[in-house]
Amino acid sequence: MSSDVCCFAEARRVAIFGGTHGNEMSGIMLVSMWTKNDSEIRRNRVHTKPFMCNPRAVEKCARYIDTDLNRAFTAENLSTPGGDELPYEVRRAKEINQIFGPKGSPDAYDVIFDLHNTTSNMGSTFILESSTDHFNLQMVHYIKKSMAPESCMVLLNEHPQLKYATTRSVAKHAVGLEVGPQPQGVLRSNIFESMRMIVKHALDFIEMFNSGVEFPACRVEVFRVHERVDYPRDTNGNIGAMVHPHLQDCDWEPLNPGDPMFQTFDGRTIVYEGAGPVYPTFINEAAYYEKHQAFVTTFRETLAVNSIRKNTK
Ligand SMILES: CC(=O)N[C@@H](CC(=O)O)C(=O)O
Ligand SMILES: [Zn+2]
Repeated sequence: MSSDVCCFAEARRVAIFGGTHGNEMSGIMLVSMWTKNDSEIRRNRVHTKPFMCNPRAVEKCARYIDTDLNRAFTAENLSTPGGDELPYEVRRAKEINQIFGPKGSPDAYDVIFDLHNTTSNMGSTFILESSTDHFNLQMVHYIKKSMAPESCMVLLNEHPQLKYATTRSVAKHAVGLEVGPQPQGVLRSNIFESMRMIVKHALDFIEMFNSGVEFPACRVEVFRVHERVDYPRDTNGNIGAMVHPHLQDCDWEPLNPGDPMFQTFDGRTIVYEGAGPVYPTFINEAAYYEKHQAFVTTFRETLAVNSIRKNTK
């Protein structure tokens, strides 16, 4: 029985990032729209800045120019002096860290929402990087309640090897928002509107928090990143099978030992051989072929979330 109350400073400085990947169109359109007219994202007690993270990749409608921006925010990259000889995204990471960070410092932005699209059938998903950030977990709880009966999942990536240095990680509270399915370079109105509505609820939550509302303890269901599963490959690295039709589009549904996982080009089935059920997601994400990932497995768990309110002094 924990009745801890977590106190946080008001979240005054909030950024909405789009175009971290230049071919994920919903966030790109929302950010360019809100840059021209911010009436929809304005709140009395929050200063919200829309920002296009990788404008050169957006122009080319490519994920990135030289290297994946959403892997570039390592301590090493952010501290190297270097200039023009660096990959474009490393230079851009340093700029973004100057504007919205520095990462890990008191000067960093309070909250960054980073808007992504996936080709997988994940629906609307928050990607969180910490199970102890009670501010983020309360925000997610509020948004899930506000959206019901529509659902929104939470992917928790705290995995020591599978965690990566994201653009949003410069903020005190990093929030990834992944909405799919949407092909790369394509806008789908339903996906665009889901993303837009989630951002609206998120800003409403921050406004309420800043105005002094206390949010009581609650529980949030999350899916914790467990393992990356690659496609079967030959010695040249070419894939030897496709995601099996029984697994395709079944993000968040249990995958049990013995269940079909891949289908070879000559029609053989490759089954899952893990020890027990897992929940796969990011199934057949286009951007992950190069990362050698057909899907990621997760375990479902429920987190106890402390009540939160703002610091009174
Ligand atoms: C499809 C895609 O780009 N997904 C994001 C997930 C995230 O933002 O953590 C990425 O791999 O960077
Ligand atoms: Zn992305």
